[in-house]
Amino acid sequence: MSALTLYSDTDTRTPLWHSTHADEIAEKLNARGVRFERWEADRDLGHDPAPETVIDAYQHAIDKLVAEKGYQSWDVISLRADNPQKEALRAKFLNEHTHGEDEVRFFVEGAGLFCLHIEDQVYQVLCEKNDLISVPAGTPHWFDMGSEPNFTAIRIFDNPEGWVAQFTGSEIADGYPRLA
Ligand SMILES: CSCCC(=O)/C(O)=C/O
Ligand SMILES: [Fe+2]
Ligand code: NI
Repeated sequence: MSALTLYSDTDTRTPLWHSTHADEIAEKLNARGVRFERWEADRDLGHDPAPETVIDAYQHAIDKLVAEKGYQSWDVISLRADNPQKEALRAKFLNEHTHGEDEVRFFVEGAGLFCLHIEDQVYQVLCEKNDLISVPAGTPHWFDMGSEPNFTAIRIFDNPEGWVAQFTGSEIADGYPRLA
């Protein structure tokens, strides 16, 4: 179940707020300029669908977002527990970083934990199937795919180069809960 848990950025142990209700999650995130939506699929894609199948199924929703926001490219990322690079990839995304563009991700299946460091709070968003999140450009954040990654997500970019990150050098992520 999708969830949002808020923490202070100086207390890694005491949740300040928690909800598993999509409308409450969206409201809390929207107040910070973070987009959160649920997109319903119009067909069953099965397990581990091919990238073309995923894009085909969501092209209408992608086109709408692209028309609204002017995004330029998209791809599909899929990570499974048998990926030989899973530890390196997990470690990379677990370092707090920013992007010069919005980070737009739609979870087709599986789950991932986005952690947004906004002013003096940390917003931990457990994204699951059908969740769209858009983290505004410049927002410090990290992402945990867990020790046994299992997700397929559409990534939508507003630069043609795709994924570019600036690491903040902060170790803040080390103290907060991770994906179970
Ligand atoms: C869910 S896509 C992989 C994570 C990613 O691209 C990123 O920038 C996390 O912060
Ligand atoms: Fe990121
Ligand atoms: Ni309830």
